[in-house]
Amino acid sequence: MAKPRKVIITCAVTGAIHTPSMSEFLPVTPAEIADAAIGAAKAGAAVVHLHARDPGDGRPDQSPEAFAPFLGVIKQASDCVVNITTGGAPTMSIEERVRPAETHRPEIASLNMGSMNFGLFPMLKRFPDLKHQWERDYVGNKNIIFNNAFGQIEYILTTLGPLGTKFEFECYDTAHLYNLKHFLDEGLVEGPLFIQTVFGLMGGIGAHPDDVMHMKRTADRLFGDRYIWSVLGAGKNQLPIAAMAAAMGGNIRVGLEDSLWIGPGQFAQSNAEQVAKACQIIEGLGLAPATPDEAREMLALKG
Ligand SMILES: C[C@H](N)CC(=O)CC(=O)O
Ligand SMILES: [Zn+2]
Repeated sequence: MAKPRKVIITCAVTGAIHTPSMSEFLPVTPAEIADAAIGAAKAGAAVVHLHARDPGDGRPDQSPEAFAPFLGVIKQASDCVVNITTGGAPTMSIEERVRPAETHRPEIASLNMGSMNFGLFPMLKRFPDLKHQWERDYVGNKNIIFNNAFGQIEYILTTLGPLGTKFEFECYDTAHLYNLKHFLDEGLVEGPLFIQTVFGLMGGIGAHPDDVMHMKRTADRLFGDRYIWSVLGAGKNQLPIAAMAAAMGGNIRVGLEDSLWIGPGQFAQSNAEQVAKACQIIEGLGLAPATPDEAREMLALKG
């Protein structure tokens, strides 16, 4: 009997896009973030993608100290692969954004492959009564540009690369794939490239099946067999995009960073609930979730 293809599930447990008064299930404190990551790993996630927040009002916190409490607890309780954000919040400086990964030297760090308009304001329609002023200012800001210039990307590559950290290359549009190709040609990155194509985030490519096909075709042409493909769909697109990509040979990312939902108008009550749904989808296709060590092998991580 042929062995099922192994699918790497990444779970992004809290992020810096959603804010606490949008959903009571969004992890905020270090203990909540640790529990969410450990629960997601138990449910089948091989990789956990981590941001930190101020335990008081939940605003994004990119200080290395804010990550330390939950990193220790997660390492104690799980062998999952840890992926620390270098995106932080799009309003932060590049130096601030890189510091937690530089300090904690994770196996993986996210790396955003291009600058873009970053539209959170459409969420104001769904969440008109945000509690904190900072939430209203942040989500309502129509002038956010997520800065990832070539020099800034190079700064992150040359700061974290020598520490043995590998990257989750976040590509929100076709141009970002070409930017990654540039760094490959320059020898600043090496395969296997873990490419996370992002769909349906305002300012990036849409979430139509044509968009998924287009990004996959472009990545196949630019990188051939030198990359591992993964997808994330923002908001209501999360599970449909995951199902499409799993059927096309891809890996998937879920988690409350990218979507607060488990179904139409239904809040996910935990990250583990989204991971369990993702497992149902891939097992339904005759595939199986990769273990953390299988993911380490597929991604050639330092372990
Ligand atoms: C769409 C995702 N929020 C992309 C992300 O996870 C960015 C990062 O942390 O570097
Ligand atoms: Zn993130």
